[in-house]
Amino acid sequence: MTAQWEAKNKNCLITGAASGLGAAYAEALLKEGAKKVAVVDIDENTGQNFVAKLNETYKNAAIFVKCDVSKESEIENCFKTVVKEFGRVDVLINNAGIMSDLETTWRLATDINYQGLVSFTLKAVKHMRKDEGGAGGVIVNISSTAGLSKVNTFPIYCGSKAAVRYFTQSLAMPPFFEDTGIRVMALCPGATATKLVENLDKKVVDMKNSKMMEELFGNVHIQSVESTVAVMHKMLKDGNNGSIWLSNKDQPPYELTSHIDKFFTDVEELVSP
Ligand SMILES: NC(=O)C1=CN([C@@H]2O[C@H](COP(=O)(O)OP(=O)(O)OC[C@H]3O[C@@H](n4cnc5c(N)ncnc54)[C@H](O)[C@@H]3O)[C@@H](O)[C@H]2O)C=CC1
Ligand SMILES: CCCCC/C=C\C=C\C(=O)C/C=C\C/C=C\CCCC(=O)O
Repeated sequence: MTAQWEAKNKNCLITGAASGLGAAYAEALLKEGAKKVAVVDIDENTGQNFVAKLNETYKNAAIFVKCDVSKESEIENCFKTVVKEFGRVDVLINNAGIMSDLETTWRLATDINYQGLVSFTLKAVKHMRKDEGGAGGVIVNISSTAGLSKVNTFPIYCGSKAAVRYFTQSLAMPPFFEDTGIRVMALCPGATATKLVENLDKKVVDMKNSKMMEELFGNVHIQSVESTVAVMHKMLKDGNNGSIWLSNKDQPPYELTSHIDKFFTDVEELVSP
């Protein structure tokens, strides 16, 4: 673990940060003393307005970079632009994500939720790694409780979020931190009050029985954005490389790593070569 990590003087890049949880992480990091934040998003209008609002309080600390994280060339340009503007990136939060399990959109959703995140992670590792002249850093990949559960209403979203968690834990295996000085971790929020949980009937696989929809979504506890920001704060500060964190039902930060490691231990004998 990195002793006494603090946001002070850090340069941060957050994808999907024009609104929702990403915007809340951006504001919280600046409040905690981050030097610079790059708000990376496909939505230019919302992103530019948000950055202008941030810069009223945090003078010239925020920049907006337009990027569709499903497009490799845009990711490449975006990462180069941020490194040029900031000189160094210390924190990457791979937050951009959508729920869209429709026949016509599931490939795009998977590109955004998983492939884009992998691409940004690889670029950040190359840039940050201490064994190749970098300064180390922190990468937080946004998974979901959907990446820990089976939900037949949105199996593609679940699959992409489970992939995020597996990718993160596999990448983090020793000697990753010893070599690179980078902590890579995953955050699994439960349902949280943003645009993502609105109009769910238009985002999930065809539900023939609308009653099922009511049963599934009717009693879900939708937590506040602030609860998830608190978990992000805790893991940035204290989280070990490879750790997985839960933010659910407005409960305090909870580390899931030992539960997931138990699963790996249980099946290890069966799958080892
Ligand atoms: N809200 C929730 O209940 C939960 C959300 N999450 C995850 O948290 C992350 C953030 O979600 P929310 O803030 O809730 O969603 P949101 O829909 O409120 O915000 C998503 C942001 O990502 C941007 N975005 C969408 N497609 C993009 C693309 N191709 N390239 C770049 N930016 C793009 C949007 O413009 C928007 O600013 C996502 O990865 C989501 O899967 C995880 C668990 C629960
Ligand atoms: C179970 C329906 C939840 C509906 C909320 C809508 C969107 C959620 C987006 C997320 O990223 C994750 C939040 C929760 C859903 C995931 C799993 C819940 C399964 C719970 C269980 O198995 O008991």
